[in-house]
Amino acid sequence: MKVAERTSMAKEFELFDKMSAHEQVVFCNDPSTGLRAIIAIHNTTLGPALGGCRMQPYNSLDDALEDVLRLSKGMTYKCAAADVDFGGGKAVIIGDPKTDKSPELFRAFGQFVNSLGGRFYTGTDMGTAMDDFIHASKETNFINGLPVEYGGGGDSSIPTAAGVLYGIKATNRMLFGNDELGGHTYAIQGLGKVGFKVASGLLEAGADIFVTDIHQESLQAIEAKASTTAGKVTIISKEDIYSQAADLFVPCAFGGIINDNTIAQFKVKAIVGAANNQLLNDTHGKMLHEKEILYAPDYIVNSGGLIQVADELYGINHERVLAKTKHIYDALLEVFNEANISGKTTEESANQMCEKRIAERAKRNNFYTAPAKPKWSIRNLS
Ligand SMILES: NC(=O)C1=CN([C@@H]2O[C@H](COP(=O)(O)OP(=O)(O)OC[C@H]3O[C@@H](n4cnc5c(N)ncnc54)[C@H](O)[C@@H]3O)[C@@H](O)[C@H]2O)C=CC1
Ligand SMILES: O=C(O)CCC(=O)C(=O)O
Repeated sequence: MKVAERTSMAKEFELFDKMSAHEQVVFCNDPSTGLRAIIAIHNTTLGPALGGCRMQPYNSLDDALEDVLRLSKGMTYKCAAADVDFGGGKAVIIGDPKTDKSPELFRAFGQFVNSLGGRFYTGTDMGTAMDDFIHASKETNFINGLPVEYGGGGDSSIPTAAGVLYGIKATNRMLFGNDELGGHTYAIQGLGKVGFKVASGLLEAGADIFVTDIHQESLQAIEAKASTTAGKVTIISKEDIYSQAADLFVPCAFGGIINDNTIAQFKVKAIVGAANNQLLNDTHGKMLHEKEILYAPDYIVNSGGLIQVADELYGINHERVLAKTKHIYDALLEVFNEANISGKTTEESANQMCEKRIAERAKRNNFYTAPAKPKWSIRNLS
């Protein structure tokens, strides 16, 4: 009997079963700074793993591990969908971003990233900011999403929001036969770095939006923005956003928001948003399909940020980033059409497209050539 078969029967080894789809999971512990982090590398067939680092006061190690495993797997699919030569990875730091950050903690994190020797590149995500990674970048070159003055591409939420708006256009084409953003209604959850920019874009196009956020200042800011546009904004409580009658639900806060409870409440025709891992699990994709709610797979819609941070490693070019981000529109229409023809859910169709791309690329890795530099020199390989 093989080791994997023998140990998978024993409860003591169930941690390995949880991580069995992943190439490598690194637990980072630095008592001097209080750093407790997990780095997960899901798959490097397409290239070195790439994915942001989240900081959150997780309730348990299990919660943190589950989050980083799910998020890093999502990055493998996101990289394949965006056709960038990187694999899937992600990191989580266990801690409260308001009280537990320090320059030394991020330096310690940078040392762990460095120890992976280029198998993993990282930068900002929920709970972390570009400034945190300036500290990390003193210990490692494998950091992306740095401010422009530090040689980075700057705020990646700008292309992410642009990509979400392209995703909304593609969805409107499927629903209404045109790409117009205005003239429709949207229920938007979360007005953070991405959500605020998406909401502003919709207001500028003259749309009618319903918004919720737990921060009063963000709500005031979007009302001020609306007063300068042809659009209209209505504030909704965080509980009522799911049952708000609108054409589209636009989740831009956190994952797992498509679940048994919310599906029973939705009155929208489609869901298109920035949040990672929106479906709590695969059955929720099927439930949306049965309810005839069109779901735009999150990792296609929100890939604008990835496109920018990946591009940054070749020497940032914002025009190229925008051109690649526009492809989100075509990629989504391709997935919607494929799902229509095959009868699969949109998530299944998107996953299949990505898995095919990864399998095809794996064949290229079997073709031996002498080591060569990539066409564009990756910063820390030069
Ligand atoms: N920033 C980026 O470029 C990318 C972000 N994403 C995902 O998009 C989502 C949003 O990202 P960011 O805007 O960067 O994060 P953020 O932290 O700036 O914004 C999140 C917003 O959600 C609000 N929020 C939290 N709980 C809420 C609740 N219960 N009800 C309503 N609002 C609530 C927060 O107050 C905040 O304004 C996250 O899931 C992130 O993983 C995905 C790809 C790239
Ligand atoms: O957006 C980024 O900064 C990195 C990419 C990423 O982690 C993501 O798309 O979730």
